Amino acid sequence: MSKILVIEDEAAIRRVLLKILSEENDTYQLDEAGDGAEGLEKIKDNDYDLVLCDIKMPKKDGVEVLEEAKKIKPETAFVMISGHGDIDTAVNAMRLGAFDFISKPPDLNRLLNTVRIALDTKTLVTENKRLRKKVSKNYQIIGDSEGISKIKEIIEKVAPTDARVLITGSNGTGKELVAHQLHEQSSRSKSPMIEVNCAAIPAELIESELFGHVKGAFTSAVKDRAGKFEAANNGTIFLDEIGDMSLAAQAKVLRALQENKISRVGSDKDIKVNVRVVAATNKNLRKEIEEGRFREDLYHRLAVILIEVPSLNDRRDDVPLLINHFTKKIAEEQGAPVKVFSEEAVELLKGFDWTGNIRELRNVIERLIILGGNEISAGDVELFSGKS
Ligand SMILES: Nc1ncnc2c1ncn2[C@@H]1O[C@H](COP(=O)(O)OP(=O)(O)OP(=O)(O)O)[C@@H](O)[C@H]1O
Repeated sequence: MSKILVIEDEAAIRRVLLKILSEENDTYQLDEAGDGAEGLEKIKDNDYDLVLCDIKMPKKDGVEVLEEAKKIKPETAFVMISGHGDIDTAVNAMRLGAFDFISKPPDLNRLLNTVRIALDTKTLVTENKRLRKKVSKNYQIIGDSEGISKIKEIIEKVAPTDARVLITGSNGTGKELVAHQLHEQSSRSKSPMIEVNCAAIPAELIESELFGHVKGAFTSAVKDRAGKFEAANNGTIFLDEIGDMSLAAQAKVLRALQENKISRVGSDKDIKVNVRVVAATNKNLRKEIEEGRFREDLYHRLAVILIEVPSLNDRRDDVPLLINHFTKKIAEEQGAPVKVFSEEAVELLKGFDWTGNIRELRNVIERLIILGGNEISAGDVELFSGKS
C-alpha cells in the first residue's frame, strides 16, 4: 500500500492527478496539499513513499519543499511537475535528489509509468538498506591490546556457562558488543537475545515491559501481553543501563533471578523462565548502593562475573586497528573506495583524548573520510577532526 502526496496549487490539475492515480490503483493512499508550506507540514507528519510536487507555487516553491524534505525524510521519492519554462529548474531538482520530473500538462502514460517506477525503486532501496543493516550488524570486537585481549579471554571462558555477567565501562566503550559476544558464543545463541534499555523506559512501565501484564492490570492494559523475560526464554536477556532501573523494578528482577520465575503485572500466576541475564551500566553501582539507589543483593546476584571494559584512552594501541575497521565499514556503507590514513594521521588520532568513547572515534573517522583528501593526512586530522 503506497502513500502518495500530491502538492499542486492549481486545484484543477490537482484533482486530475488524484483521479488518475486513484483509477490506476485503488490501493494507493492519496493525500493532497494546495501549496508548498502545507505540503511540507504533511511530509513532516507522515511517511509518504512518493511526493508529486509542482515546482512553481506560492509560499514555498517545489524546489524548496524538495530540499527541506530531503533533510527530514530522505527516503521519500519526489517526482517534480514542471510547467513551461522551468525545465532547467526541474533538472536542478533532479540534482537535489528528485527521482524524475514530468511536464505540464501531464501525459497520462508517462505520469503513471514514472509513479510506478519511483515506487518500485523506493521499495528496493528500503529493502536493500534493511538487508545491509542486518548483514553489517556484526558484533566483532576489534582490538588486540592487553585490555581487550583479556576481555576476549574472559568472554570465551564465561560465554558457554550460564553465569550472570555484569559489564561496566563508560559510554561507547563496547559494552553492548561484549553482551552480544556472550550470547553468540553460548549454547543459547539459537534462541533470542532480548535487549532492554532500562534508562529509556519510564519507571512506571518497566515492570510491564520486563514481566508482561494481564488485561485490566492498569488502564491501558487492554489485553494480556508477555514481557521481555518470557520473550527471552531459553536465550539471553540483556539489561542495558541497569543502574537506571527503579527500586520497585529491581525488587522484581531480584525475584526473577532468585527463583527463575516471574509473574505478569496484575497476575499472581507464576511463569517459569529459563533466561540468562547479562546486565551493563556506565554507573558506579557501588556508589549507587551507598546512596540507596541500587539494591546490594541484586548487585551480588548480577555480578557473578564482572567485566570491566577499559576506556579507549587505556588501550590506545587498538586505535590503528579500529581506524582500519571503521574505514572499511564506512566505505562499504557509502559504496565508496576505502581511504588510507597516513602514519602521521594515525599517530595524531592515537594521542587524542577519547574519554573511552569508540562511537566518537567512529564519527571522527567518518568526518575525515568525507572532508579529507584521498589519503588522510595529519593536516586533514588537524583541520577536520574537531579534536586537539
Ligand atoms: N572493540 C570494538 N570493536 C569494534 N567496534 C566497537 C568496539 N567497541 C565499540 N565498538 C563500536 O562502537 C559503538 C559503541 O559500542 P557499544 O554500543 O557496544 O558501547 P556501549 O558501551 O554499550 O555504549 P553505551 O554505554 O553508550 O550504551 C558501536 O557502534 C560498536 O559497534
